[in-house]
Amino acid sequence: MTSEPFTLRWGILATGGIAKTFTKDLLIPPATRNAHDINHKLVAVASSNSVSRAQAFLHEINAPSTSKAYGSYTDLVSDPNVDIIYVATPHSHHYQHARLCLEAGKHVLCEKAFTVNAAQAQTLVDLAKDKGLFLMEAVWTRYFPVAREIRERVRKGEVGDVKRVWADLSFWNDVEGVFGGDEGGHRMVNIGLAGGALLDLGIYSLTWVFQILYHILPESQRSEPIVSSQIAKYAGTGCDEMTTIVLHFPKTGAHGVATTSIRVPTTPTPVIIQGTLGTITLPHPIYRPTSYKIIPNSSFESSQPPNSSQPQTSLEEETITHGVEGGGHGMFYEADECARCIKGGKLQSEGLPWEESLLIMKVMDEVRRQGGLVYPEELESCEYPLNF
Ligand SMILES: NC(=O)C1=CN([C@@H]2O[C@H](COP(=O)(O)OP(=O)(O)OC[C@H]3O[C@@H](n4cnc5c(N)ncnc54)[C@H](OP(=O)(O)O)[C@@H]3O)[C@@H](O)[C@H]2O)C=CC1
Ligand SMILES: O=C1OC[C@@H](O)[C@H](O)[C@H]1O
Repeated sequence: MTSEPFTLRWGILATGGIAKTFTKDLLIPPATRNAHDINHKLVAVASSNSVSRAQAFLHEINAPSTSKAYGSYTDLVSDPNVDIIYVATPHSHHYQHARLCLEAGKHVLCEKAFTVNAAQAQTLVDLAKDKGLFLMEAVWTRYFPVAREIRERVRKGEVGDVKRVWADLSFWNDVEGVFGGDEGGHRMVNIGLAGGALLDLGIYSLTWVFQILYHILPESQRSEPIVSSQIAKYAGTGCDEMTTIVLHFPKTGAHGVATTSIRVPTTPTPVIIQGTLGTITLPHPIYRPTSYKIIPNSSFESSQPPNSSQPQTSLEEETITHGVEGGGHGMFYEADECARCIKGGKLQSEGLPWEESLLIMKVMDEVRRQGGLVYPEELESCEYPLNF
């Protein structure tokens, strides 16, 4: 006997670029990606101050006629037909907006970076726990079939012990032209919106390092990394335009190198996972992974003399591709995860547990401390509510 799929009823908080991409994906029937246990319903979208912007949003994505448009976030969180809210405002506002939703008794999927700092993230987690609500940082990358498969293969030891992970996400931009120059209008370099490469892009580099050097390890092997980092600031606004982080994981001795920039392009091989038996590489874009390559280490030059003994492996070089199913962007994978967790009564996702989001936020706090990057006081505050 097959049971009816569980339907999760969504509210969308914000009408910007990623809100549109995510909501379009939400409207793609889950069966097109072979998901038959869950369904998504778009109940409503809210703009912060303009009902017509919310209406235009619904029109543009061809939403069902039953979807409502609200001209305030407070109206959205008061809708009794909404189960979960996707928070898609700039980083600066995640804490205030996610908290608004949790206080109103809604489950939350909150865009990355989770919050501006770890203290804010901890406050949200404590609140979700107290209220018995689901809360997840929307690091969609982790829910792609390619990411799941790499984690599984590394966990099984196919590439041996992983000693080092390199990960880069950068964009080559005419920063002044694209992002608004000294005025720093675009959220990417706007200090008032907690802009900068680290929170926007570096989170993905850290995601790859953490998935492999932390997430998949048994708990006894996991350790908080020691952080060494450098930040180069964008002269126009003081946000970071390039950040380089070296992480040392004391229990395993493994190293992660996470880099990000908005001045130079992503490195040609942006993720390299180096095990004692094999190497895994991913192409750009690492936030939306659809293929990877696995290479036995015997393919690389060794410093050992010929005929000396090398670790034995049956690995063969292969390139694996898992395109995004159903014609979407791939944001539906994280939405499906939310539905499955809520259906199963879970408050957090195993793909990105609270504890790991908090640790990554803590690492980013330390990187900002080392580089002297401080956001305006109201953005760093845990006070609620604050209007800015
Ligand atoms: N997962 C991914 O691939 C991506 C994730 N992101 C993340 O999503 C978030 C939003 O990014 P993106 O959609 O590109 O940003 P946009 O600037 O396109 O949209 C942000 C939206 O937030 C709302 N908003 C509320 N308060 C403010 C404010 N004070 N200033 C500006 N906007 C405000 C606005 O909608 P309104 O007021 O109408 O509600 C606005 O349209 C960021 O945290 C970013 O890191 C971004 C791109 C890709
Ligand atoms: O999350 C993101 O991923 C894709 C990038 O283009 C975008 O700037 C960033 O916010």
